[in-house]
Amino acid sequence: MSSASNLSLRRTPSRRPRRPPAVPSASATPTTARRTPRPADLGSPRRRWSSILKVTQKQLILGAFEELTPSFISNGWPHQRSDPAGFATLGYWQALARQLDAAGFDFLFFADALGYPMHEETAPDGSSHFTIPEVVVREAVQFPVHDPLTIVSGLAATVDRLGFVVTASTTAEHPFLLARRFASLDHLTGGRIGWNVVTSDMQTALVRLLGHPDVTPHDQRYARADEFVDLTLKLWEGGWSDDPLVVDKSSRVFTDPAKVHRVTHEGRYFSLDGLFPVSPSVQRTPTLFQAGSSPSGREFASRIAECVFIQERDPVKAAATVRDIRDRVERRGRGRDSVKIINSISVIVGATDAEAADARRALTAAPSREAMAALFLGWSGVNLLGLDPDAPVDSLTTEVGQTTLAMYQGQGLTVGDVLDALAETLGGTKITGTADHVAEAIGKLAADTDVDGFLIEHSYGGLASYAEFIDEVMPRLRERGLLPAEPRGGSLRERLTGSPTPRLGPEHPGAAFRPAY
Ligand SMILES: Cc1cc2nc3c(=O)[nH]c(=O)nc-3n(C[C@H](O)[C@H](O)[C@H](O)COP(=O)(O)O)c2cc1C
Repeated sequence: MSSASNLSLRRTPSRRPRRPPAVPSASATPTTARRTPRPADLGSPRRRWSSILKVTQKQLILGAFEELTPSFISNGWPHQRSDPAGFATLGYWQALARQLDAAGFDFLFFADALGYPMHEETAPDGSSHFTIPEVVVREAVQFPVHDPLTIVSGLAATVDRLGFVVTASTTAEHPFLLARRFASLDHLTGGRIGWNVVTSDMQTALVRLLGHPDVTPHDQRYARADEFVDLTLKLWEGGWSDDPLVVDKSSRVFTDPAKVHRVTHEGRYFSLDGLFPVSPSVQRTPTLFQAGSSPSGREFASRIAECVFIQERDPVKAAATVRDIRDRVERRGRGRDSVKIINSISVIVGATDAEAADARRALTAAPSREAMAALFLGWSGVNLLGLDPDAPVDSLTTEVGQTTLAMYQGQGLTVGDVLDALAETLGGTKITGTADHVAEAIGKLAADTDVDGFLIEHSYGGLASYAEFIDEVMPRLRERGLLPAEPRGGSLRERLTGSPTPRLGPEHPGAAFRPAY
């Protein structure tokens, strides 16, 4: 690694990971990943029992799963309680951020769709072309959808604890530009930003919108993702030494040139040669999330992810996925539990189980069959409406979202069966019932699957859709020791991974790119 003063080439990354000095965290709230019970907690027998549990079981990570679109996952905006109007306004998201922050959520996650569902149609003359199903525009199937990164600093200014995780695609973006934006946001959020690394669904639209010659094959997208993330890590971790800013007016030295290092990269997909222009931020590398559970996706995650999102509605399959990801992480020489796995769940709470079941039925009835088919098309690349309803789903393959398709395979289902079930099944585990039932089910799911936390899926949308979970379920989770008594603070990395500093741990491949001096 060379400094900006001589700009000579850096040949090999340093293999000497160094522990960085602790950087003051953005929030005044100390990290409370594992709290010791206070004497005042040990009052009633119920309290005492939950205090004992606190010591022995995981305290769950909690995120909210949203997108800058009127309706998402459930396509439930026609639901009578939904509030889809505010999605384009800063005020709506600020109110949601305040609600989640006060409730003790760890982060607000914004998914992103760069494209939209498209399918191939054959014209009478035999030629084929790609079409956007009209229902996508008419019924708001992740359309309109706005850029999530634009909103983060506006939210960070509203709440000083909540973290923000944003999806960005390694298939569509460029590493240098992405690294610059996330590093800038790490500054503006005081170390509360995370990047959900995806290779993206909706691949056909990406081709149309970005001028790619063709859909990049699935596994090649992950090869590009590997190189993409390595290059961003070089920039974040290797671009600057610690304490580079001098800011001395009398000597006119703002930055010590010896502490800014030229980064070079010559790879299969990207080349780069120059300085990284963003000064070191609290975390440097944003907390790295990954989503996409195909075999290549898991292999990719095992190398670079600190947190992994899964979306599995069957607890047995979820447990197998978690085990498999941890096995892969261990084979990489990383701690088996060092990667935090977060499952996506859809929660409906009612005063009685029957009331909750009615609410679930209303949510399932909200979208049209056509809209759900379009949502599935976007996520998986498979146009179910264009197939024989009696065709077996097991015979289908896709170059787009393999995880979504695989959720319906191996069960002897036909295309028609899947279409009938989409509104009820698309997304993660469904939990429906009274607050007691939901809290118990969440605890059992965590124990049975060994996940580290949950993403609460967007349901019908609007602030009211989180109210029962926050008011009724979260206190019960706290009583059971499943949530910390006080919300976690500190940088996003410290609070989610238990890291002693906001910086990447020495066992992460990114640490190898740090300057040797
Ligand atoms: C919780 C969760 C969130 C996701 N968010 C996004 C997203 O915002 N944008 C996107 O294109 N794909 C998203 N995905 C989908 C995967 O990243 C997608 O399946 C992947 O890009 C294709 O890889 P796969 O074949 O390994 O599944 C998400 C998946 C999960 C489980």
